[in-house]
Amino acid sequence: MSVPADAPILTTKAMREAEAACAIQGTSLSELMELAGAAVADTARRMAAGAPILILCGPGNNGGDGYVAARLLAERGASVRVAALAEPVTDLAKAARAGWSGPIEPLNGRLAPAPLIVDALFGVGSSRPISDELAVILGHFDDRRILAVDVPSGVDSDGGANWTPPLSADVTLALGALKPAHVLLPTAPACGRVLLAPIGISASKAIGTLPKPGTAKPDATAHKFNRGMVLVFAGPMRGAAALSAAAALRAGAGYVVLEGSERAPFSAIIAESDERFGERLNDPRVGAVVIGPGFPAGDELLFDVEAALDSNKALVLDAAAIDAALPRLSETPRNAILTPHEGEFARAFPQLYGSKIDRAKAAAARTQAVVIYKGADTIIAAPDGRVAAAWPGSPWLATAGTGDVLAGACGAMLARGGDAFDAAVAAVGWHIAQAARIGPGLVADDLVRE
Ligand SMILES: NC(=O)C1=CN([C@@H]2O[C@H](COP(=O)(O)OP(=O)(O)OC[C@H]3O[C@@H](n4cnc5c(N)ncnc54)[C@H](OP(=O)(O)O)[C@@H]3O)[C@@H](O)[C@H]2O)[C@H](O)CC1
Ligand SMILES: [K+]
Repeated sequence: MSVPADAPILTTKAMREAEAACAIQGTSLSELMELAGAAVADTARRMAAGAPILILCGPGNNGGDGYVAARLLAERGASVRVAALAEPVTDLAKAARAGWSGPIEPLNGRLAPAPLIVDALFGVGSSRPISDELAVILGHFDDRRILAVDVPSGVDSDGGANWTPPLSADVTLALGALKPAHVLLPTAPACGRVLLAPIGISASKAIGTLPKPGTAKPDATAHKFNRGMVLVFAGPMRGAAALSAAAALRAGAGYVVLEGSERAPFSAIIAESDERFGERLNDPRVGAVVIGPGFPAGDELLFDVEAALDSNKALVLDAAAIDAALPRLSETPRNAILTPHEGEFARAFPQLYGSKIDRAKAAAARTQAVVIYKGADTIIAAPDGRVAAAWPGSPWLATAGTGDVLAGACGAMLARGGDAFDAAVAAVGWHIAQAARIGPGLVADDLVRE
């Protein structure tokens, strides 16, 4: 499973607007369909490697892309058959259907499969889950190689409804832009390897996939304080904050202080057990404060979160610190990153609806902070509407302590100065890259060890 890096993600509404803008600029919808069909044909040819191809066409424009691809494949001498669920209903699909001169088989339980199945039944126009009857028919093909056109049929491309598609794709060819369903659970795994066919659509990258993680080398004039000083505040569970502190150092902070703990995980980290938190918050060199890891909810946490908020430092708020800060967060815009996992998010933002992207955006707007809504399909959202989707993260990160590591990495990226969204994106990218490097058997400590 993979998605292209730094690729735009558009909802159905945004996609329709981008298509309309294309038309105004002189590219007609039928030209777009021709480009889409050509991209499908190219990908199918590569996947089939000479073996026969069966294209399943639906009644809308997704089916239209299928008919165009069939025509182009036949013109290039490929062995291709077409089966249709219903007659085309759009003008574009009717025209594409008319361009296919071969036979059209009915899509029923007697349809013979082929080594490669192209799923062009429904795209962004899916309006309901696939019927049980059609799901049974499609189930006969699930041992074949599957190429899904735009999205696997039967997903809600905006990612709001949890419909599961009957056919999981090996490859999904996203047309014009990726869609939320490609990067959100439960549908993302069914998309397999997602490829993007730009087809000349100019798509905004306000919502996009993670960029390739860079190796930001310190510049030649770097010294430990201008690389970023991070203050990690340790609660009663010292191990969690120790992981955050170690991660901050590994992720590139120049100087890390672990406050409220007697033992530092590395000798390079200053551990101060004598409750100098208030004093440290006044240190102008501190670029970011991490609070929450290893801290159960309670008066002590509330007191420390208040002090951190009063300091106006850039903040990383994790776990119970999110709830503690919530009432004051939107008061003054600040550089802050919140790192809730599913349960913490639901507790902090119970009244939000829509896809995970919609909910993360709404939480960021409400708190005026960057929200890293963690999970296998992590979403990073900024108050100004920017969103980065981190699918596929690493399954090895689903283990205790990795959230503490991420909070520390956020601290390191934030302490350098600059934009909290960019810092959060860099931290999530770093976290996933570390996990990929380690792989099987990962424990959180490995992420901060060499
Ligand atoms: N992105 C682009 O620039 C381009 C995209 N193209 C392709 O067009 C599709 C979107 O096409 P659209 O016609 O809007 O919709 P679909 O083809 O996805 O599906 C709509 C029809 O399917 C019926 N439908 C929907 N869900 C079901 C279902 N579960 N069971 C049965 N039938 C279903 C729907 O019927 P309604 O009753 O809901 O009206 C419609 O008949 C996009 O994904 C791209 O593949 C073009 O190539 C142009 C460029
Ligand atoms: K499809």
